Amino acid sequence: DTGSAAATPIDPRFDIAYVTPVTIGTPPQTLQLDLDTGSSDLWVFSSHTPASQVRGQQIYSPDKSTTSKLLDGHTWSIRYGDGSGSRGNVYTDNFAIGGIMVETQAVETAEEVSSSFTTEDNIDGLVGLGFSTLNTVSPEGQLTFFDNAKPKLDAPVFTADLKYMKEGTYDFGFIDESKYTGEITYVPVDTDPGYWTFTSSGYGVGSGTFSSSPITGIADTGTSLVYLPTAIVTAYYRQVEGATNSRSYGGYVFPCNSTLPPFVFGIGEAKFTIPPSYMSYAAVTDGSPTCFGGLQSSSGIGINIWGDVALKAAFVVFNGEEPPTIGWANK
Ligand SMILES: O=C(NNC1=NCCC1)c1ccc(Br)cc1
Repeated sequence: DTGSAAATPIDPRFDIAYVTPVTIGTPPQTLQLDLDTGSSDLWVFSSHTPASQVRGQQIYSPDKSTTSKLLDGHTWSIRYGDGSGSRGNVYTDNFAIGGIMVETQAVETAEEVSSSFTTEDNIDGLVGLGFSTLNTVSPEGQLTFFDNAKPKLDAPVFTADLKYMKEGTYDFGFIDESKYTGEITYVPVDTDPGYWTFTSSGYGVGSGTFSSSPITGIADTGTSLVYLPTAIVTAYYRQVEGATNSRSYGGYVFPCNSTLPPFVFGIGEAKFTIPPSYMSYAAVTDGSPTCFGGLQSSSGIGINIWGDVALKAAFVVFNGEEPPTIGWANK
């Protein structure tokens, strides 16, 4: 099998996250989910989610599906890197993305979601595409959609073609050569503890010299920004007039009319350029002259994160062969 599905930015003003239509159950219930390579739980707003915590999201009702089965005695609870979280119980049901159907996918129904999920009314849940070792279901961990679908796929891969303020695509089971230019550069992945962890070969700011130094981090479609070591981040914002690391805004901000340099990162011998437009992420509040940077420091996280701001500058192959690798191509 092969399949494709849209990755649509949830906000027309800035790419805070991307959602993809999925179908669950019989008859099919369609929800818009955030495909997240930085986690490995598939959870949805559901008929079990308190009405006070649901604000316009589509919900999955297992009782309305003739193919749903309660996974008796199983629960889940997850906390994301941005402090958001959710918890609940577990069903298995038919689940499809882009025509790729998995008959007994573990679908985690939310009994509680944190406030940031309630307020994000365009996200009906998440599809974890990290490694199944990260799955939080207890007492038996469950497999991700990708692990369940892999044996059916023509090739054990999925690709991300995320775009700046535009609809992109996730493809499953094949590599669409029309989506990239030049060659795909593959690098090793460390699957411990369960993220798509790889090592970039270095960075450059604007037209400045390229610094060849290993930067190990995770490819995370569920995180909006890029989080790198402080030394790299200060080198970047030194080139931005009026930039400052704001305690009140929680990161580097600058005047929205500042001229930003591009940010270059290396994958093996290949170079990828994040254009200035991606590096100016958003006004700190609607209409403010102060903008929040797409590149922030990872010093508070303990791991570097190549989030959407970097991923949308490339065509990325998540290769699930043994051993897994990750491929990057320009587009
Ligand atoms: O939570 C993480 N990625 N996904 C999502 N963020 C927000 C909702 C979904 C995440 C994963 C690893 C590290 Br290190 C930091 C953050």
